[in-house]
Amino acid sequence: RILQVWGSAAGPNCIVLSPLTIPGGTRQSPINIQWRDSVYDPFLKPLKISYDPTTCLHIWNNGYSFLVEFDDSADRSIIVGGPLENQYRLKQFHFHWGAINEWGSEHTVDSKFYPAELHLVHWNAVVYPTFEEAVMEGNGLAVIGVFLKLGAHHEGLQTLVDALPAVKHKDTVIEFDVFDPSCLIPSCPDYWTYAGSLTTPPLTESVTWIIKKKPIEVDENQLEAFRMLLFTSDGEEEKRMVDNFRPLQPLMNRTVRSSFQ
Ligand SMILES: NS(=O)(=O)c1ccc(NC(=O)CN2C(=O)C=CC2=O)cc1
Ligand SMILES: [Zn+2]
Repeated sequence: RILQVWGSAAGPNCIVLSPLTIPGGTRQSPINIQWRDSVYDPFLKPLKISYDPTTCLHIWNNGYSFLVEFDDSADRSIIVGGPLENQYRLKQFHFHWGAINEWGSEHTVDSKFYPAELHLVHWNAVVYPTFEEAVMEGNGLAVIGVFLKLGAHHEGLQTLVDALPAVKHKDTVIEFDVFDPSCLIPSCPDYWTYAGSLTTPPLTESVTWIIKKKPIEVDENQLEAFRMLLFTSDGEEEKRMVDNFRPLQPLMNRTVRSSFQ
């Protein structure tokens, strides 16, 4: 519901300083990435991604988005390098999208929205004992953001799309036991990175964002499949799950670094 308010408030032409920015927040997400203001950092390493597809557990409609959750009880699906000082474990991935193709992403590039955005959520299990503790710490989380643009059919995404009707309603879950999310990440190594926050409650300022420069292409039917999900539980008046993105937040005293010139 909260996200619906955000989403409806955050039309394409209005930057809403959401009252839901945590008071005193200095590193809130999402933000607009102004390409020409980003600073090339030659010391940024390539991001190393190694996921074990058998760590995939299930797909869950949590009433905000649909999440694909992973077994993070060991270092089997991890990322390391890039701007990160430790390796981080994959916990879940999810998406944000619009009611129409004109908007839907959380981050924008030069004020351009994409129709959807993928977030792969990782936590610093080297330093923190649990995900819940990492969520509260400045270097606790690392989220890879990948933009989705309208284009060719995405084979890898389709296996996920085929399972969505089974999680149409809030609080429904379906077993999903083999999936390699690296098929959703562009091979181009270029990314932007900045210090930010979760974009849904608890909005904690614990995320190192790694936003891939290149989008992946998905087709109209695949975006429409996202839009047939519901915010509402079975038996409630149906509310389509669309516009589940947070309004842009002020950059404040932050620099966005790029891994490319
Ligand atoms: N949109 S985002 O910034 O990537 C964003 C990322 C993550 C969360 N929250 C969580 O992961 C909460 N959570 C737990 O604590 C355990 C499973 C789970 O989903 C909220 C927002
Ligand atoms: Zn997200």
